[in-house]
Amino acid sequence: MTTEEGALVTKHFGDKNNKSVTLMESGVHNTSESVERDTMNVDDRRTEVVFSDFHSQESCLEDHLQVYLRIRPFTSTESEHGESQDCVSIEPPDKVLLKAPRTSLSTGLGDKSVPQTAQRFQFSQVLGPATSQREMFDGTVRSLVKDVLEGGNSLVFTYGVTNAGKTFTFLGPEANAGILPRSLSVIFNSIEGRVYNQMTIKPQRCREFIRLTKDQQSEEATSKRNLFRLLKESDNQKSTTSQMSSTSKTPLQGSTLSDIEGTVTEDRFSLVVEAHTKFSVWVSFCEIYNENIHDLLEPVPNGAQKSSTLRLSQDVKGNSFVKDLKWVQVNNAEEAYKVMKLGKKNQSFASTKLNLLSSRSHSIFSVRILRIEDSRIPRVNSVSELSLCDLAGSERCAKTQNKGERLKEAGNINTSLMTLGKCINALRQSQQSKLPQHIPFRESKLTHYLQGFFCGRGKACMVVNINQCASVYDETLSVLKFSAVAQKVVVLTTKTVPHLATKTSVRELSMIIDNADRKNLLGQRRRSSLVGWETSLEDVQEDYNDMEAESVAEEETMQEVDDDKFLIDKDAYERQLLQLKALREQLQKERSENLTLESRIRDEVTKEFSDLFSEMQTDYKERLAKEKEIVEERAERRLEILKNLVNKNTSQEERDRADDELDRAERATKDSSSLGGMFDSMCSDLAGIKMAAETATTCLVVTHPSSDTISNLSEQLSVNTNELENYCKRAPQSNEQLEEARKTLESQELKFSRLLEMCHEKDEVISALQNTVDQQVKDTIKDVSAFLNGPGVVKPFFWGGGPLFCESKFIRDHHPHNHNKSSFIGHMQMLMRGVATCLCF
Ligand SMILES: Nc1ncnc2c1ncn2[C@@H]1O[C@H](COP(=O)(O)OP(=O)(O)OP(=O)(O)O)[C@@H](O)[C@H]1O
Repeated sequence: MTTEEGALVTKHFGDKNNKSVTLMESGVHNTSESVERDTMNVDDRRTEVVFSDFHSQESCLEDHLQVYLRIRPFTSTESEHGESQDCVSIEPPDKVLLKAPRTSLSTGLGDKSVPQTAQRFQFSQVLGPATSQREMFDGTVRSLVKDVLEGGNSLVFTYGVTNAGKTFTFLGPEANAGILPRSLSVIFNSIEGRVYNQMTIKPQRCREFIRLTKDQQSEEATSKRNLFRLLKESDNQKSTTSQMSSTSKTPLQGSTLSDIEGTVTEDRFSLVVEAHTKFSVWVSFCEIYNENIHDLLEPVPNGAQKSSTLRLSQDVKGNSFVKDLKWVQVNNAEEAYKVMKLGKKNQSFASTKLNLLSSRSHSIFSVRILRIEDSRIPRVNSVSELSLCDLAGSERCAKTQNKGERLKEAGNINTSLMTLGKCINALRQSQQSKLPQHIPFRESKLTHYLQGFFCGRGKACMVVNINQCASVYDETLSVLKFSAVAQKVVVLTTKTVPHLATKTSVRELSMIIDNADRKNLLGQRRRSSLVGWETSLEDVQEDYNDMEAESVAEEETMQEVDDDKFLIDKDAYERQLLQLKALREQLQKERSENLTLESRIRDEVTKEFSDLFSEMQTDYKERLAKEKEIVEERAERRLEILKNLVNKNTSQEERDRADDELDRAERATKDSSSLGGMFDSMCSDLAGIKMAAETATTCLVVTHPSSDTISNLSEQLSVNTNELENYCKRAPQSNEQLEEARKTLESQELKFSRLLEMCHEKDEVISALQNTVDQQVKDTIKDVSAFLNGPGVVKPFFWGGGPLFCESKFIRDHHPHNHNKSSFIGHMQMLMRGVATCLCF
C-alpha cells in the first residue's frame, strides 16, 4: 500500500451487524452521507476487497431514471428583445413552474388582465440559471462517475431544444468546464498512481476485453501517436491562421485540461482497492449524424466530408455497441482531453438562426475502465463504462428557417429525438402494464445505442436543458412534459454492492460467481422480455466463444490459488440465504412474466394459424372450382356422345323428343349450381334419356307389322270382300232402276230446254220493255228537272207510290230529300226503276 493510500480517509456505512462496509472518499464533496472518519488496517482492507466488485456482489436494482433540469440564464440580446416574461419560476429544490408568456397569441398580446396559465413539473433536482458548472457536475454526474470507478456502468445524456445550453453543460467553454472534462479530471485524479499504462489488454464489444499481442500493442501505440500528431498539426494550423471566425470555433478551443477552472486535482474519489489493482482507461468518441454513426477519432479521407460509417452491433447479452469503433488508451486526463478535443474538431457544428454554434449531431464520448489485478499474469476484475451523450437539440424549422443540409439535419435530429420520446413512453407503459410491450429502440440509431442502459446495463441520468425565453415557450413545455414521463421510467441497474468477507474461499467465490452469473442471466431474461422482439435487422450477433474461453481460463487460474479450503462463516451463510430468497422471488417473478409471455405467444400463434387456415380454405375453394369446371366439361362431352347415339337409333319424331330431352338435360346441367346437384341432375337426365331411347327402340320395333296386325287386317279384308260380293249380286236390279232414271232424266231435259226457250223469249220482251221504261224515265227526269228549276209550276207527280200534284216549292220544302237537288233526283231514279220492275212482272 502506498503512503498516499494510507493517507486516505475511510468512510463507514454501518450495517446491522455493525461490521462496516468500507468505502474511501476524499470527503470533499459528499455532504449528504454521514461520514465517520477512521483509519484502517492495511491487511484487513486487502482481504476485504479481493473480489468485492466484479464477481461477487452484483445485484439487480430498480431505480427511476434520474432527470435533472438546468435552466440557463438569459443572454444580453435575449433580455434586450423582451424574452424575459417570468415564464419559468423555480420552486427549490426539485420543482419548476412554467407559465405561458403574456405576449403569446393564445393569451392575448400584452394583456395583463388575463391570468397566466401555469404548469408545475418535478425533477430529481432543478438547477437554476445561477448554478455553476461545478455545482452542476457535483449535483448530477459525479456520483455516476464514482459508480463507474467501482465497476458499474453509467449513461449521462443531455436533452433539450436548440440553444438551451446542452453543449455548455456537456462541454462548457474555456475556463468553465462542463461535465465531460470534469468527469475525466475526477477519474484520473481518483486513479492517480494506479493507471495501467501498458496496452496489453484492450476493451472489446461491451463488457469484454482482449489481450493484445506485441504487434497489436505496437499498432495501438502508433495509432495513438498519429492521433496526437494530427491534433498538434491542426492546432498549429489554427495558430498560423490566427483568428478564427466565432462560428467555426468549437468549445474549449486551444485550452488544456489543467487550464480549466474547477478541474482541480483535489477533486477525487478515494477508491478502496487492493495493492496491485490498476486501472486501464480507454476512450472513444463518435457521432450520430443524419442517422449514420461516424468515428470522430478516425481521420476523414481526402475529399470526403465524414469518416466511414460504422454499424451498431449487439453482443450475446443484447448490449449494443459500435462495431469497429476506435478505442484509444489514455494515461492521464490531459491525453483524454486531447482525444476529446480532436473528436470535437471533427464533429458537425453549424450556425443556425437560433444558435451560432449549434450541434448538428448527437455526440457520444465513452470512457471504459478496466480494473486490472496487476500480478504476474494481469487479470481483469471489471470492465465498466461511462457514456456521455450530448444530444443535438430539437428544432422548429419555422423558427430556425433552416434550408438544404441544415433542414435535413434538423429532420434527422427531430426524428431520433421523437423516437427517444416514443421509447421512453413505451418503457413507462410497459412498466405499468403486466404485459411486456414493444419498445421501438431500433427505430433510430440513438435509441438503439441507448437501449442497453434502459434495459439493465447500468445507471442512466438525463440532464434537461431549457432556456426561459418567451418565444420558445411551446418547445420548452413539450420538453418538460417529456421529462415528466422520463422521470417515471424505472431503470434496471446492475449495481456493485461491497460486502464484508473475512475470508472468501475459492468455493464460496465460485458459488458467488455462479450466483452472479445466474443473476446476469435473469437480468438478461428480463431484458429480453423488453427487447426480445427486436433481435433481428441489420445487426451482427457477435461470436461469444472466445470470451467464454477466456472466462474459463480465468476461473481455472482462480482455482489454482486455493482449492482445498472450504470455509463459510455465519454471515456468509446468512447472506447466501438472503440471496437465495431473493433469487426465488426473482424466479417466481420471471415465471409469471414467462407465463404472460407464453400466453401472448400462444395468442399470436393462434392468430397465425387461423390466418393460415383461412388461406388454405381459399386455396381449396379455388381448387374445387377448377375441379368442378373439369367435371362439367366431361359431363358435357358425355352428353354429346349420348345425343349422337340416340340420334342414330331413333326416328325423326323420337329424335326430336330425344333432342328436347337432351336440351332439357343440358339446360338442367348448366343450371345446376353445385357439384352434387349437377351429378343428381345428370343421373336423372340420363335415366330420362334411357327411357326415351327405350321408347324410341319400341317405336322402331312397332313400325314392323306383327302377325297379330296381319290377322286383323285379313279379317278386315274378308269383311270388305263380302260386302263387295253383296254389291255385285244387287247390280242387275240397279241397272233397271238406272235405265228408268235415265229416261226420266231425258224427259226432264226436254222440258227444261223448252222452258229455256220460253225464258229467252221473255227476256227479249223484258229488254224491250226495259228500253221503253228507260226512255220514259229519262224523259220524266228531264221534265222534273225543268219543273224544279222553273218557278211555282204545278205538275202531276208520284209521291209514295200514288200520283200526286203539288207545288214544286212545297215539294222542295216538305219532301224528306229536298235538302238538295242531287239527292232528290237520285230518289226519283230509284222510284222509276221500281216502276219498271213492277211492269216487268
Ligand atoms: N449556464 C449557462 N450560462 C451561461 N451561458 C450559457 C449557459 N448555458 C448556455 N449558455 C449559452 O447559450 C448559448 C447556447 O448554448 P448551447 O450551444 O450549449 O446550446 P445547445 O442546447 O447545445 O444548442 P444546440 O442544440 O443547437 O447545439 C451559448 O451561447 C452558451 O454559451
